[in-house]
Amino acid sequence: MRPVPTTTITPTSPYVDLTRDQWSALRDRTPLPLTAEEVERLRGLGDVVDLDEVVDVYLPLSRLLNLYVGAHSGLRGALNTFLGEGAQPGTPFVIGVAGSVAVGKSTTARLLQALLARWPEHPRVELVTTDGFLLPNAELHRRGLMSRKGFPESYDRRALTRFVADVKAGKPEVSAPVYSHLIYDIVPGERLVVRRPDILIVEGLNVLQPALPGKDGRTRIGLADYFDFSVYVDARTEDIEQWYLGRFRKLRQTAFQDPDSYFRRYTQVPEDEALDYARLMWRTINRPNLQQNVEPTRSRATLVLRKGPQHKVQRLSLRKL
Ligand SMILES: Nc1ncnc2c1ncn2[C@@H]1O[C@H](COP(=O)(O)OP(=O)(O)O)[C@@H](O)[C@H]1O
Ligand SMILES: CC(C)(COP(=O)(O)O)[C@@H](O)C(=O)NCCC(=O)O
Repeated sequence: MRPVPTTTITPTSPYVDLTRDQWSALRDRTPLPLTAEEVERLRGLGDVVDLDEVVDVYLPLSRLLNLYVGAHSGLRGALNTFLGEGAQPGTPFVIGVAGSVAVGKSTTARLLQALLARWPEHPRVELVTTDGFLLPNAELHRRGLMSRKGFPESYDRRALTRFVADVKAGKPEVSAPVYSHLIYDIVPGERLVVRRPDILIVEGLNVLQPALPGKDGRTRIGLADYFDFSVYVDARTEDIEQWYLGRFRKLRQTAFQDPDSYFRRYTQVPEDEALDYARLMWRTINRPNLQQNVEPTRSRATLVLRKGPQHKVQRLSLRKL
């Protein structure tokens, strides 16, 4: 086993800051290394993630989360003892994944889902994205919010919080609406059903937003109050813009070609023109949302993953308990 480089613990900071090398050295202490078969399965997820990145960053993270889930069941045992209730089933462990549009939240969440499900203590891992709780386009139009998609007010926040509260409370079956990037709208009648998972991952731009005060001015319980752990995926705004444009370029050659795609018209114009439109979307919707609403929630996360160019995680900040 390699010696683990010492971590930087600043007594006055609420975080332990680790460089990539310090973090990746922890992988040697991670049981359950990936088998060749599992590497193939991860590739099958369709995300083009460098294998070194999986092994160095996400595998140690799955171990850390496995330890937290174990500690969480221990706490549940303590509560049962206090209440004199005997053994009661635990409730799902809830993880929030936050960050800008195009920073790689979905990729991180899918990787975590696949890696966490390998642990025998918590094989059932469900993933829900908050886009299912966006108001349907017809309602966004009605409220004049069509160019505010992704801003906090474009969601049914009460339904989202209710959904996570119900899962956390251990309800046997809870369902969420489904959003389609193809039609750029909520799919009428479609629901995603969650049945008492061991772990629920909730991924979305605004998952760390504090709750709005109620009409009477009283503080409400917010989504993040149900999280047992949260990850904020962070990067330079200029890098994220490039990833947004890169994804748009790739989608223009693939998914946008579908006759049902909302963005099909951008396959009918020259690439430069299509990218001008993507740049406009970035500068008028996604960047202001990042700066005004998403980035200010970063310090609420348990773990901040800071990426450099090419999506390589370079630094990690882990909240001290
Ligand atoms: N770890 C990674 N390594 C390489 N490419 C990545 C990684 N994470 C995300 N990407 C790419 O960056 C773009 C945005 O990622 P995505 O997960 O769709 O972001 P988000 O869900 O935050 O909008 C996609 O083109 C995706 O393939
Ligand atoms: C659907 C999104 C709001 C992301 O939603 P999330 O799952 O993070 O709640 C975003 O991907 C989006 O479509 N934004 C609107 C501007 C754009 O099309 O880029």
